[in-house]
Amino acid sequence: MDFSNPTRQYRRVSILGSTGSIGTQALEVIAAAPDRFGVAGLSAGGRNLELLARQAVAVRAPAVGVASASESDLERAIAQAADAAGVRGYAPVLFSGDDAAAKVAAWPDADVVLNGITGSIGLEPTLAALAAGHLLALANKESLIAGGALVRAAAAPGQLVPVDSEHSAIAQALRGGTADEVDRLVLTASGGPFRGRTRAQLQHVTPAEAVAHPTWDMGRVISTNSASMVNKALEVIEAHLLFDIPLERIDVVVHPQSVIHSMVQFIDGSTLAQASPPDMRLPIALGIGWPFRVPGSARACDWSRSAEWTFEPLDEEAFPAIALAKRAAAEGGTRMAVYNAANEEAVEAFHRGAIGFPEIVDTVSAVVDEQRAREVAGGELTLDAVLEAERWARTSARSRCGLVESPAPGGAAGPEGQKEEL
Ligand SMILES: NC(=O)C1=CN([C@@H]2O[C@H](COP(=O)(O)OP(=O)(O)OC[C@H]3O[C@@H](n4cnc5c(N)ncnc54)[C@H](OP(=O)(O)O)[C@@H]3O)[C@@H](O)[C@H]2O)C=CC1
Ligand SMILES: CC(=O)[C@@H](O)[C@H](O)COP(=O)(O)O
Ligand SMILES: [Mn+2]
Repeated sequence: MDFSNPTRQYRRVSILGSTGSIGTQALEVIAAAPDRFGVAGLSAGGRNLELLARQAVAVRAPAVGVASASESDLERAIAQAADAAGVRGYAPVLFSGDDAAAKVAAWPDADVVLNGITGSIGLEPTLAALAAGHLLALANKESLIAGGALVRAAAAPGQLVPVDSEHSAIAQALRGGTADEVDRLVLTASGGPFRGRTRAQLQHVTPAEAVAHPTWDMGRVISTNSASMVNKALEVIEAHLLFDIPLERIDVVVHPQSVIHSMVQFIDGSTLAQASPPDMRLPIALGIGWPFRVPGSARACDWSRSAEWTFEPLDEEAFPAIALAKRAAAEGGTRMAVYNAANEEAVEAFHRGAIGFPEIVDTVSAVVDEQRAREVAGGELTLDAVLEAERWARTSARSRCGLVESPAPGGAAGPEGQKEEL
């Protein structure tokens, strides 16, 4: 595909993380627009092999990958699903193991790769999709955060398209002015389930409360990150990396309705905002179809009904994650890879009952401080440096949280039950 001059051609899409919230919605988008999209490949972690198999059979995906199941288990699951659906003669190319997602990402018969994996385990698939010359519709923000300059350097101009709702909103609003006319980016945050609480009130919240997001239905890790504001912290850095706007010109405002998905403020005082009811099918469709809109991909705002959109400042004392990330990102190198990896482990520890909710960000802060004290953030950012820094950060975070055995390669995104507590 010519990224600087794309055409509205039919696109074959490989979906990484097809069994998750983003992945299943992407399959809905594709099914609803058969004139625009087809499926080239599917990949998932393996926690729900039957669902992956049913998806593959339903769309006759030419390539299917799974991380934590064997090729023969995947083959068997697909045969059973095909049998149940009365489908004959479907025999996709199969991949299994740690590099299965990267292999599906590099599958040549695709135009677009949608990375909907959770966690920085998505970094190598992100790099594989870029190296293969596919358009990359990126929901997996952690790969950009951890990979930073590495991912940016691997992407040709126009090759990396945001799917995250805030960044999709900004990409749309940026069409309203030239780069030198942009003054500030303003990211909206719903405030999550704990909006308005003090740090003391956060001490005894439960995992079930943390994932009960007020406006979005998402996976466990991103829902927890929304509650701690780590999601918004990652998104500020994501915006900086995607749009090349200095961190000090990126703001966050709490907007509990999640209808304004973010804004661009221009130098003449004009602000362009993108508004739509909270529904990821819109940014997913626009991401894989970029820059062309997909008619009817989501419901529009209903202007015949009364509605209220409110905005309030963030309580940075109760939610220090954003200030912490801005400082870490400004220091560069592997600092944000460490921030993210420590968070993935701390989120897992919180869900296992090993730490309280405020200790998630406390752990991230302590691990980042420890790395800073060891003065190892700078230097050239290579994939090996990122992976090594992540390994170190995961071990440090796990030990601080009282979880001691070596971290799974997927960190918090690894299969349930893979890690044991002391
Ligand atoms: N959900 C949303 O609305 C939004 C999500 N995002 C981002 O999108 C990403 C996905 O989020 P979400 O869909 O909510 O998460 P989910 O937890 O719902 O889904 C994660 C997916 O990743 C798969 N997966 C895990 N490990 C691997 C692996 N090693 N190789 C391949 N696939 C793997 C899982 O497979 P399985 O479970 O079958 O093992 C699952 O399909 C995250 O980065 C998130 O921050 C961004 C904006 C909005
Ligand atoms: C849908 C999406 O893009 C999420 O990242 C969402 O923004 C999370 O909501 P918060 O604003 O609560 O983090
Ligand atoms: Mn978002």
